[in-house]
Amino acid sequence: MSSERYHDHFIVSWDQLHRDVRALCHTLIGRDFKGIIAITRGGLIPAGLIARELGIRHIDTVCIKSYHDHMEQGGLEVVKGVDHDGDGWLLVDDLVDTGNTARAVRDMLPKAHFVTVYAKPEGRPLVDGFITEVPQSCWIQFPWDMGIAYVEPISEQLKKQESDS
Ligand SMILES: O=P(O)(O)OC[C@H]1O[C@H](OP(=O)(O)OP(=O)(O)O)[C@H](O)[C@@H]1O
Ligand code: HPA
Ligand SMILES: [Mg+2]
Repeated sequence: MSSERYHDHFIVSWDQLHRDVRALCHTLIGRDFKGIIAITRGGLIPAGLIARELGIRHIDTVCIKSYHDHMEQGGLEVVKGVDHDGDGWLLVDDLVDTGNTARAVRDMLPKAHFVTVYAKPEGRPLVDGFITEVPQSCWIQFPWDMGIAYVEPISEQLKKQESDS
């Protein structure tokens, strides 16, 4: 892990993500949203799944970039905004961590209902809803950033360790 802030990984599989998004949708059902605004890029995946569950066809984006080098956050760069205050809209991101992204987007869309799938303690007060809280010291590893890889049997790993020492 490259950043000092993160000491552990919180691994999220596609199945787990799908279950968590569906659980989030249960908290949103019955509300009448004009549409969804996904915060790119991480918000696009939950936004698509939420749109399917809630029967929403209108999806817009706020395009923003903050983590320039994997776990290192740089200055926020808004690539595309929207021309309203978010009233009646559902704003979606994959997670809130330090809350820097959420603060910037909340300033742009103060009236939107803002949800994330995962929330860390520092960012949690900035969202109206989320499903799973993750410790601040954990880096959430999303399925789109991972691949399936071969893992050697433990006995073989031990043999290699013994021959190296
Ligand atoms: O609460 P914060 O500390 O601001 O971090 C949360 C934001 O960081 C990630 O986005 P990132 O800027 O890495 O871009 P991406 O969505 O394109 O991966 C994540 O998708 C959130 O939008
Ligand atoms: O824990 C995280 N995982 C993935 N992307 C992120 N962007 C900010 N924090 C995280
Ligand atoms: Mg993002």
